[in-house]
Amino acid sequence: MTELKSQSCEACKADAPQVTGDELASLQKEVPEWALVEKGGEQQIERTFKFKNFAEALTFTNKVGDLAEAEGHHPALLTEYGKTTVNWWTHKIGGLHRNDFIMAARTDELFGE
Ligand SMILES: C[C@H](O)[C@H](O)[C@H]1CNC2=NC(N)=NC(=O)C2=N1
Repeated sequence: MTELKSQSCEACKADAPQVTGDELASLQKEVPEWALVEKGGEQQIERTFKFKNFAEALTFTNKVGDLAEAEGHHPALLTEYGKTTVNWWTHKIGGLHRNDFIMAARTDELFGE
């Protein structure tokens, strides 16, 4: 099994199943820093990255934005002084898809992990 961070998003259809059960647990283990949250009734994964100041947080935010544009899969991004919070989920299916875990792993790599 190749590592999540070396994978790219697959095309996701509106009728694609959400990740649940054993698959969800297994994917979560590959991105242990990410919390499983629910917003607006939809499951997401969330991580807050810490920085020295706002400028560094904004630079990271833009790197994640570039990654999202390259993959055609987009997060919610909250940029504040000294931190950026990233939420991944798949709007089309109203929950979590394997793509979101790939993007979380790719986000960790941008942070230098
Ligand atoms: C048309 C466009 O490719 C789609 O709307 C993409 C855009 N980015 C996306 N990002 C996320 N997170 N979920 C989606 O379902 C999604 N769909």
